[in-house]
Amino acid sequence: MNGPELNLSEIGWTPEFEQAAQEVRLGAPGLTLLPGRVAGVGRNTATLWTQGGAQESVFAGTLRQADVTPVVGDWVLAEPVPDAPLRVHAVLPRRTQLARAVQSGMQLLSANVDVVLVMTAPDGDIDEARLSRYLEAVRAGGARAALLLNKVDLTRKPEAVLAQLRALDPAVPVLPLRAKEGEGVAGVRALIGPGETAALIGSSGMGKSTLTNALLGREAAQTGEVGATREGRHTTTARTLYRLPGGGVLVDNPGLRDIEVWREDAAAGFEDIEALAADCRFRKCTHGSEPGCAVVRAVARGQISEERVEAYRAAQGFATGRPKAKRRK
Ligand SMILES: Nc1nc2c(ncn2[C@@H]2O[C@H](COP(=O)(O)OP(=O)(O)OP(=O)(O)O)[C@@H](O)[C@H]2O)c(=O)[nH]1
Ligand SMILES: [Zn+2]
Repeated sequence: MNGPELNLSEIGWTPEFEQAAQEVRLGAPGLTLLPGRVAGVGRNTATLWTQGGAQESVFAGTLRQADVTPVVGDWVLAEPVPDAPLRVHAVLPRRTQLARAVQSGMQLLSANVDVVLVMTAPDGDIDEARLSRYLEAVRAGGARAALLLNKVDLTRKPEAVLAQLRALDPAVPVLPLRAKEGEGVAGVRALIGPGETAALIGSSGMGKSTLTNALLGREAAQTGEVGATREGRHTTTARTLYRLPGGGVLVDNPGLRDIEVWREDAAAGFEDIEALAADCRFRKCTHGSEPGCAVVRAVARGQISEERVEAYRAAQGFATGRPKAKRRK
């Protein structure tokens, strides 16, 4: 299905991508290669947003051999084929990436996201360790982060919760929000610059679909009513890019909604804890219940916060002290 003509700069195309595209074209004389943004991926296929609208594509054999699989948000170069889907020949270098840990290593979830909106709500415990992991993952992938405190109507002391969130990382903006009433949505919109791409992550039931609808000004994402269990339900299944009114893009990828940290160097950002760990009695100390743990000692002395140690332990893949039941299935 072809949509209306698209202005590529409104969906994230930049002079840097244009330059990268020119270089690829120089190496492929005789081929007509058009830019497209990956809006959804299947097995060796993708839906692309191109100048001519949404178009289906298949991956060229050379791309499959090159071991680069396009992901949502990628910019690719594709060759028009008469009466057939476009043929994708190249993935342009990614500016940013969001990934999650899987058994075999890492799984790339989306590319070229500029700002990641990390959503939480006060109708339950604020899971600082989890939020820290999200912020770490965003930073590691090269995107900016912002923290959204949704459902501020559910707490009597929003200021205290906002301060708690600000303390996680002073460099990350923190915004109060009532997505259901549309309050604070303009502030969120202002975090997404012209032609920029935003992604929304957070545990189930925080209000991501509600905010998505508010940002898009229509019922684009299904909202699920949360039952008395407060657990929320998974209501979104399709991975999608949405165009924001006025320019810009929103990525709503179910796998992205609740990412686990994947980082090349799981110790990055925790140098202080690593330094302390040198004094642990056991070289392979996990800073849990081992005797002679210098990290636990530092927490007891108030030198570092327990939350940061939990975030570090989670990033290292150590079993964390938090009950597993708290995590969404
Ligand atoms: N009190 C209050 N409830 C809200 C607010 N925003 C959203 N909700 C409610 O929170 C519930 C969950 O909202 P969703 O938008 O479906 O949450 P989600 O994060 O998309 O959840 P998943 O699809 O499971 O990932 C719904 O019942 C919403 O009506 C708010 O500002 N205040
Ligand atoms: Zn230790």
